Amino acid sequence: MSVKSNFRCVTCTAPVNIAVIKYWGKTDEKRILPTNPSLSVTLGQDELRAKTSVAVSSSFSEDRMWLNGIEQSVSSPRIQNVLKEIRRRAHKRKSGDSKDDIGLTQHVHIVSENNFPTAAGLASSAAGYACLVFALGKLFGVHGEISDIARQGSGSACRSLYGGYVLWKMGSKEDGSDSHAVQVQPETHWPQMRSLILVVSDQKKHVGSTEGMQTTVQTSELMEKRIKLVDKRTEEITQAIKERDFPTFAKITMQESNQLHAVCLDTYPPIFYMTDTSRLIVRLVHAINDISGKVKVAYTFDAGPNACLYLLEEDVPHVLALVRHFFPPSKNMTDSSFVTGLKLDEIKPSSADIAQINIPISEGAVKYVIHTKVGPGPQVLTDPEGSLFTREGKPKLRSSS
Ligand SMILES: Nc1ncnc2c1ncn2[C@@H]1O[C@H](COP(=O)(O)OP(=O)(O)OP(=O)(O)O)[C@@H](O)[C@H]1O
Ligand SMILES: C[C@@](O)(CCOP(=O)(O)OP(=O)(O)O)CC(=O)O
Repeated sequence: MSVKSNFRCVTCTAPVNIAVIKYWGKTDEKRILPTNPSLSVTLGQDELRAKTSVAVSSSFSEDRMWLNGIEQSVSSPRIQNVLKEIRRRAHKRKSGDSKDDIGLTQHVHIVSENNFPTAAGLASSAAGYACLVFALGKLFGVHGEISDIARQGSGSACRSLYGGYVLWKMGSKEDGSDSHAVQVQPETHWPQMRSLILVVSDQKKHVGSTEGMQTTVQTSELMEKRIKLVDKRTEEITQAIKERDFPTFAKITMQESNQLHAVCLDTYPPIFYMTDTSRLIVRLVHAINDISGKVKVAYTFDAGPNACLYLLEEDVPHVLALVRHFFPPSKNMTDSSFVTGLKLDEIKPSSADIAQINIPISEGAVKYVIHTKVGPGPQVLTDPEGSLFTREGKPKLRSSS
């Protein structure tokens, strides 16, 4: 890459978020405007993150993108909307010759990779679009509110622009300019909060979220009732988070998940994201809460069979031991590869607990467990070694993840 080519590059990472108040339904498919507000928890990036390098150079002859080592088309309307909107805002800020300085007259190359399975119900699109928008914002000097741009890539992505506990406000303007995310509490607010993701399947889901929620809005009568309830639930859970009231947080989280899957079942034809294993996890969580005499763990399921459990740090050994007992790993798996993100000496449940829980043991039904904390929003990587471009400006094409 010659000096004359003006190669400029920025590398960022962005987190996954898992909603406790679910987004499921749009009022505007093109602008991606939701039928209701939603609220999520941003997870730690050590375990789950997208990493994206974006570059401009006068030697690039077209916009291009590589995801997990494989070139993707940039012609999808969602990528195009994101690129168009970032460039539009950057143009507004700059005038005349300075457009060249920030590469606005040049093409962009995007290289991204996820450190977890893509398109497998683990919110890769949320982390991916948040990362792309954040990195492009840094590259083109677009500051201020950009979560509304990420929203146009994938709705839930707007919430990954912030750490901690994040609300996606519905907004009321037709152009969607006030439909964006805000942080309701930072990641430091509730240091004991933990998440266990029970990966039941990392295969692509049969009905994508975009299509699934569209059919729900068109056909589910229950959906109308749900939409009326969401505001109240959002207020209540926001207050529970503020007060660090785990039982209330947990109950609303579980009721929300159940309602999402109820409207999916009420969709015509019905959509089934949860599997027999998902339902056994629900039974296990309620059983653990019953024998504990308090609500100490909550489940939530998105558009797939994987469970996200929320719980407090002190309860992780107890809950994990029971998960490990009722969903033992396949024979060829060690405990340390079964649970990532946590060092465990021993995970053994008490026989008294086991005797009180009446659910079948399902070996291999949970493939692995990711332990993670609540984490911060996107980060800029300053170490050039972290870039996904070589010094010559070519994408580093590592093995896909
Ligand atoms: N790092 C990334 N950068 C840009 N786009 C990404 C990235 N990761 C995923 N995507 C986009 O998101 C799509 C996957 O979205 P999809 O909704 O099918 O799965 P998911 O987000 O992993 O699951 P879910 O939405 O159910 O949690 C990919 O095909 C790709 O278009
Ligand atoms: C079940 C969910 O995870 C749905 C996420 O839907 P997407 O954000 O993936 O949908 P599009 O806006 O069409 O890209 C619930 C949630 O994250 O709030």
